[in-house]
Amino acid sequence: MLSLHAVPDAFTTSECELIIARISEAPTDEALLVGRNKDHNLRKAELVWTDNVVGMEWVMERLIEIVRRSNRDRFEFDLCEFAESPQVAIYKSSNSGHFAWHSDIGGGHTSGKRKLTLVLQLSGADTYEGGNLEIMPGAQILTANRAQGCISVFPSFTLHQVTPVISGIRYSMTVWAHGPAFR
Ligand SMILES: O=C(O)CCC(=O)C(=O)O
Ligand SMILES: [Fe+2]
Repeated sequence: MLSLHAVPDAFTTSECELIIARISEAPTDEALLVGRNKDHNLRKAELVWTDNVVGMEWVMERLIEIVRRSNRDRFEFDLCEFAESPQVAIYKSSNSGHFAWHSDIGGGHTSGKRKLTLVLQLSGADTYEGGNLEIMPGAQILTANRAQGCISVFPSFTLHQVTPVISGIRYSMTVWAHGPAFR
């Protein structure tokens, strides 16, 4: 079934820690998030677009290879580009960081072409509580593997949410693969 594809150990724990360290030096963009989405009931997180962070090219190369393999083995979608920068989200327990149920396919020119969503768990599973990525491909809710370095891949139209972080901080990286409309 086309639902949730897991790629364990896509990145090593030290690679994840390196990415977190780099991202932590970059300015976050909560203001823009607020501008784009004023509804804090929907999402509360800080964002860093990795295209704005130097030394992230190797991360993108790895992600592209994982999308290619996941799509070949599991989805066989018609994909043609990565039209948006990967983004790192920082969900903090201090403000109940979360992202309510949503689909990633938006109304915009680019977000409307999202076909596959990849989420990389950057934080160690034991470093935060709550903050589960849940996916609802049908009547049942699946919880994504929390292991550090694990990637979850699912069709961008699938409903998913991140439950509130109740202790610690959760870092995740999201990237979308784009293509022509489903038909
Ligand atoms: O942080 C996550 O696990 C998911 C993020 C997400 O759903 C998104 O960026 O659209
Ligand atoms: Fe999403």
